[in-house]
Amino acid sequence: MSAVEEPGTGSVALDPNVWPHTAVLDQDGELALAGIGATDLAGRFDTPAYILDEETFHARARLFRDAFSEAFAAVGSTVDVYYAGKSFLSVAVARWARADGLRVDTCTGGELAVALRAGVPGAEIGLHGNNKSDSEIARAIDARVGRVVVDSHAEIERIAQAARDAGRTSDDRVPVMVRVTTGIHAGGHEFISTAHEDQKFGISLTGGQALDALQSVLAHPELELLGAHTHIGSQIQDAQAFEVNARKMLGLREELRAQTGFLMPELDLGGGYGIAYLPGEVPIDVRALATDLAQVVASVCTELSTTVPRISIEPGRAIVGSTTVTLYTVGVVKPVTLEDGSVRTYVAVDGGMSDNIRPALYDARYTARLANRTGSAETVRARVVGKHCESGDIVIPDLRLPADIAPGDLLAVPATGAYGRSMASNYNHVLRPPVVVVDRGEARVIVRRETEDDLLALDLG
Ligand SMILES: Cc1ncc(COP(=O)(O)O)c(C=O)c1O
Ligand SMILES: N[C@@H](CCCC[NH3+])C(=O)O
Repeated sequence: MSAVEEPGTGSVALDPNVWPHTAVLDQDGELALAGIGATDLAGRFDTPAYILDEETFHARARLFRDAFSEAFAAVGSTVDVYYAGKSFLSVAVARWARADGLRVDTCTGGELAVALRAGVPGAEIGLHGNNKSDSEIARAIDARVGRVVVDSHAEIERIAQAARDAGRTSDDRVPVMVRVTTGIHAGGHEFISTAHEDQKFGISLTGGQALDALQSVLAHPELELLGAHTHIGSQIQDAQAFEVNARKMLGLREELRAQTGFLMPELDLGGGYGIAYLPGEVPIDVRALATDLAQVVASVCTELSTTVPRISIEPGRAIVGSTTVTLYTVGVVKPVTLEDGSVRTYVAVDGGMSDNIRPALYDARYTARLANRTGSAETVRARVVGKHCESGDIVIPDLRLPADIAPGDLLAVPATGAYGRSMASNYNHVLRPPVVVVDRGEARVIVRRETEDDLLALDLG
């Protein structure tokens, strides 16, 4: 793991691609985040806990805002960055996103409720969903969200009907976008690729289906067509996939113009920007990506003799992923002799697949380090496992840990900010961990730990 000595402090900074920006190891090898030691955090908030570094969140959010705004300003356009709430949403985080100049992308009534509770104006919220309920559509219209993203042909009439039911007319239209699948297959895992043909999201470019949907929206007087939306997948490291996708979307925009005379003012190019999970991995370069994408969009528009559209993007993971470290306490440490005679040390922590389902679901890989002290120089081949009644409950299948790791030690797993708490479950009636924000020496809980009373409150006997 790359680490850099901080001049004059005796502490060592950890790889900022993987760890929060404020993460350091002090002289005793203890991990500190925003100036607060791991032992202190565990003592005050118990474990497991998601420790979220606020400074890193703001830095990442502003990086997207600035990089994309500057790159597209240079080609005469503007960009709205929607923070993808599915990656992790709470009232505090929605407020930060807004304070950083971002809007909020939601994909269920629940996410919409959190954004609204945070005071995000409806106009700054988008609603997605491949199977929106009538009440989700009605609520979004009632909240006057800035866009409802149509995901299927059938939905167009449903949204139009809901608009009419809400008294919306051609003078007061409901803004919509149409989600298009461009056939591009990208992403860190099959389950998180979203724009190839054989999956559930969006309306295909092939056979003119997307074009039909756009025309159908135009034919509904109570709907305002803002533009087309596309999201090709998640944890994408290949910047070119975004460029190929943008070309296809610009082609669609031109086709619609040629057929109807309507030039879509906006294209939403989605999220999916990859991050680093392991030491040595390099996240997608946001500034380079934005600049290259803006150049591609501008040059295609020149080829087509058309104006550059307004752009929106929806990053989630790339903003919140590296903000958070999951802090666990080590319980059972069990050396197991394998068939070939070698030994693997199973290190069980007090959480597992209920707080991080990604290893089990996507084979996602994480790193970890001892967080309360310097371990022995000698290391062992280890596997970090959880406490669930499931042998696939593995946090990290294979890593080296200090040979003297012992019950009571703290283990820190970085880059758990995206799709960690947001995909957490109560499997085995385990209580979902809190989200503790650290910032300039202060710590506060923004999502509290679940209690047994919370669990039992749902159980009506
Ligand atoms: C429509 C849409 N937008 C944005 C995102 C956010 O993706 P990511 O967290 O990879 O940036 C997703 C999830 O993949 C999505 O489905
Ligand atoms: N939940 C996925 C990514 C999001 C997919 C959303 N379309 C992950 O943990 O990587």
